[in-house]
Amino acid sequence: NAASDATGSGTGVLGKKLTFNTTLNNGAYVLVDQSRGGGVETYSANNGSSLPGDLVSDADNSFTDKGQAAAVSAHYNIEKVYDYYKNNFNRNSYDNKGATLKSTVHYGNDYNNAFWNGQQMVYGDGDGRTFIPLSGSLDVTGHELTHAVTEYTAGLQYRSQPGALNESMSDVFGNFIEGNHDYLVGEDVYTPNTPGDALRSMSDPTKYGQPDNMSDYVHTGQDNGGVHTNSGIPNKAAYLTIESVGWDKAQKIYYRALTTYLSPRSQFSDARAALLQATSDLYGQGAEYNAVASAWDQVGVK
Ligand SMILES: O=C(NO)[C@]12CC[C@H](CC1)C2
Ligand SMILES: [Ca+2]
Ligand SMILES: [Zn+2]
Repeated sequence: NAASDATGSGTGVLGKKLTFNTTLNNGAYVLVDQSRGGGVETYSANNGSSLPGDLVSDADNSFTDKGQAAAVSAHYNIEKVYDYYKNNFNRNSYDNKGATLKSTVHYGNDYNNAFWNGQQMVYGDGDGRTFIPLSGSLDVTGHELTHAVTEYTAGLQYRSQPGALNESMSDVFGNFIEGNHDYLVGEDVYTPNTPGDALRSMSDPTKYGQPDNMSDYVHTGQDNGGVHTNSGIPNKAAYLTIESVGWDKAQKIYYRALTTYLSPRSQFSDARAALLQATSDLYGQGAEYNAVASAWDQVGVK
């Protein structure tokens, strides 16, 4: 990887001063970090919807304009997400072959969402009430990039139980990447006028309207068969597992299950089996194994 020319700095969505790698290109500094895999590149759609839009640039490598904050956060956070997968699992980007990590911010108008479109990450600005610019959250950026990791590994289909597992894996790794053990999703960018709330809770999914037991699985045609609702069930199992076996072992168990045992049509019961197999591979069939079995028993999945 070519070393990036420069170290830029700027102000992120949450007002923090951040530093990150940039590249001097034709007399301006662009948000291109050439030091990580095939590069981290951050673009702006300028509130339109054509992708990827324009590389975000600055004349003096100091990205302090308000309009640059979403890009600063996306660039900085994706560097961290790249480092998480490389440092913990020696995974070189989502394809493990150094794919370039492209993000576009300022997508659409008042867009209260973010997504992986199969080629890149895309972040809305939010409407300022439900969300502020979504790239400001490390667990959200980790969530989005994990959709790409899942696509290149388990390939969990984005509907019904496989889709809820897909969503859960993104919440689980978003949580691991953020590392603050809050088990909350999106709290940093959700409802700026309501402190302490979140989009989802993994420790208590019911707090935000998700089921935490198979007995309450929601059968619906909405949202690809309720993938953002029924993810509460595997999320609760993950919370129970992490609390029992500890953060580090849980990360290894989840990564091995995602990349080795899960497949496109895996159901919740297959996820239980995959996690048990991964645990057995790594730690045998003792306390950790029993903890995983108990977690899935508690959410009603055999
Ligand atoms: O769950 C999600 N996508 O599948 C969300 C929705 C709002 C946050 C950004 C993207 C999480
Ligand atoms: Ca969080
Ligand atoms: Zn998602």
